[in-house]
Amino acid sequence: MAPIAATVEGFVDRIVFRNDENGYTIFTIIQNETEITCVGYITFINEGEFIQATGAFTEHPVYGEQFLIESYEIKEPEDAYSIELYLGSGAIKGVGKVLASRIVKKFGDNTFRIIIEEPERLSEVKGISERMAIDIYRQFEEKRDMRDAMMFLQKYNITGNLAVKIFKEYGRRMYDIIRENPYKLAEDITGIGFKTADEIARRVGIEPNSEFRIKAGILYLLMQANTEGHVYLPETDLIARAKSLLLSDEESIYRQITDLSLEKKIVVVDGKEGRLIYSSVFYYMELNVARMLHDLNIKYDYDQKALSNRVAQIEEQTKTVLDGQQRTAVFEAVRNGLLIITGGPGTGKTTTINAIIKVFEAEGLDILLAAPTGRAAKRMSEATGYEAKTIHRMLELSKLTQGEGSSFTFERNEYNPLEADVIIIDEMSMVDLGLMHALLKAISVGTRLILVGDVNQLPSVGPGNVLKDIINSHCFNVVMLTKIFRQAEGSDIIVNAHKINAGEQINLDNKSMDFFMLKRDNSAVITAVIINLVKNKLPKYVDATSFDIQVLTPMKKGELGVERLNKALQAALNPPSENKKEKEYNQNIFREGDKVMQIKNNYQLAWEIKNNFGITVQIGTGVFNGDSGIIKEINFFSESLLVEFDDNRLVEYSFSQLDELELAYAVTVHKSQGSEYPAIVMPILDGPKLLFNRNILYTAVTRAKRCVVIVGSESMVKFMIDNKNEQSRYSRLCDQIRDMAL
Ligand SMILES: Nc1ncnc2c1ncn2[C@@H]1O[C@H](COP(=O)(O)OP(=O)(O)OP(=O)(O)O)[C@@H](O)[C@H]1O
Repeated sequence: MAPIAATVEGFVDRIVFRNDENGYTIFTIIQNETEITCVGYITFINEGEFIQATGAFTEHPVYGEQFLIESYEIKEPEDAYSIELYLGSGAIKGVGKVLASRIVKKFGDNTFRIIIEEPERLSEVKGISERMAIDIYRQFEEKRDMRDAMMFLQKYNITGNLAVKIFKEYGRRMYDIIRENPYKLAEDITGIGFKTADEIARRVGIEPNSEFRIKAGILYLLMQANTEGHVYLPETDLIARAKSLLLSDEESIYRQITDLSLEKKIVVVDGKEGRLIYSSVFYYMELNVARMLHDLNIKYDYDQKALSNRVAQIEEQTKTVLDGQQRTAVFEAVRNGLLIITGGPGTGKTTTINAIIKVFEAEGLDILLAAPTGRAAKRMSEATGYEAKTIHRMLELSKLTQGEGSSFTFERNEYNPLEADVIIIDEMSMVDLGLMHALLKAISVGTRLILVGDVNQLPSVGPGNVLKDIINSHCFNVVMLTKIFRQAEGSDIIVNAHKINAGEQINLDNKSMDFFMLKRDNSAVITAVIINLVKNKLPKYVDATSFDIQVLTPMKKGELGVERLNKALQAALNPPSENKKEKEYNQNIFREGDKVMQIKNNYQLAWEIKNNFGITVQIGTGVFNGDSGIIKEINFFSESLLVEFDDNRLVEYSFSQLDELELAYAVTVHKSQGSEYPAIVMPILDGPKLLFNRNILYTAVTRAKRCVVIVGSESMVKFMIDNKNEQSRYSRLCDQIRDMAL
């Protein structure tokens, strides 16, 4: 039977549950002395307030009868009883139940009028000082303002945390800002982008050709370019994008570019191929990275003989004789303030790092090791036997201050630099411009910095081409390790990786023990083969679970893109079951037991590690792009989903945060950077030529430790090896470094 529309009204007696992200609230009201449980999305509500709501009664299988709210109106409490309930609910800090009852006893039905009009009189109540009286008034006003703000913002479809953020940022100025220049929200508030602001502007009636709109659009496009990996945009490109986004004429766009540059929000520079436009932040980041790299690059005196002896001792100890290039790297590390070591898989980067650590350790120097991701840091720790942290953690990512959205700061910076003599960073290809800037700021001149990575891996997810640009500038010492040492008997992964990188074709005759090509020419068949490999064949072959085996694909869309493959693999590896709860979100199903991945850096997200008794033993914040885990539990009551990441870190996602998670049975090659898997399976059939290039294939193959299986077209694999076209990135770090050397 369909639920029947009804109306209820009464005082809010108890808030049972509230999700501040989206306003979803479960609470009880008292109507004619009966308790009614109400459920709905309410912008702002406190115990003691009076609500009138329309909706329908439904029967919840566990919680019984509930009133589902469709629309509502809240009134401030008016009579003495509800005022007391409200004041004593904890809504006003410092006022508990006892004090609330004393206040109401004294002022009765007039209580609210007194608080608003003569707050100093509150101090007539025992236990309330004048200061406290004013504080109560202030809190009371703030709550009222907040509610008005929430109601106002709801008209523009802005609710929950975002609305609170806006109110906290602007206070009562909010109304003017929204009416006059809602685009300011996109500048100041994380979580509001140009599109949302533009929609508000449309509703407020702001002209499509207004200067605010065009300026905001330009800044938005520059930010958008950053998310594509670019540090700046050529003016011609920016204008083309602006015309299509804003539907404005070229002249108006030019005018606003000039204006923005006068306001110092963007920087316009003359490049070889015309004018280049940066958002100011990125211009100075790039410039400062170049400057700081030069500053660090000082020379040190050293005793060649003593160092040779030391290296000989280390070789003796480790039973490894360094080859010429590795040896050079150790000597250069001692001689220079800045050194870059690059090489493909198995060329002895780790071996060299270990020797460098031993040399400096013998000198009694303090050494810090770090890598851009948790996984890479863990691997670095295991390979060196010394603690390696993520760069974020080494720089002491600090907690957010309230109201700053998802912005964050590092405790370690130019005012509080890292205390170390030597800092070694591994997996440098994954470090983007922003992180490099933060890192360099925290390193004082006199500390040696050693950057290690494989320059042929895909560039960082974030903007810039840092490692490649530094190397290409030819301004600093770079040691290239080219000799391959790890060439285990019968293993072709590393040999093939080097061949691919050099543009040489590889043997796909399946005589290998760990590199296979299964020729298929139809995407449905390829999908079926992949499922069979992941589910049945490979786990035994590489001694791992199906979940450890990673399907990598170049694309998100298409029949062999991440989205489709994930659905197929989910159905095969973690099918629906009565025992598994599932939650639909954006046309995807998240099911208990699913393999998932965090798809953006979230420095705020809290994690905890529990011991076997369920007691929390460690807590922290920060879950990063590319971290993958398993859904442990879905909880519909608290509207949340619990994911267990590597190292047993447990993270709770509210349903409204699910846009940060994706299924991860299959992931793009880009997202797999910095991770290693026992085996990878890669469909290669057809798709955008730009994505089928050497760099992608090389990165994919180097993710595998024990086995690579390619399923699809041999000619496409050949095409990839020949195709050197990469998606180019607009970055001028290389030029900036060179300019500074002049
Ligand atoms: N000079 C050397 N003599 C003998 N063996 C070496 C030498 N250098 C490295 N190796 C061996 O080669 C293998 C690969 O070395 P290492 O792990 O240092 O390379 P890597 O560049 O860090 O590799 P990857 O990037 O794949 O992790 C190791 O087994 C290591 O012991």
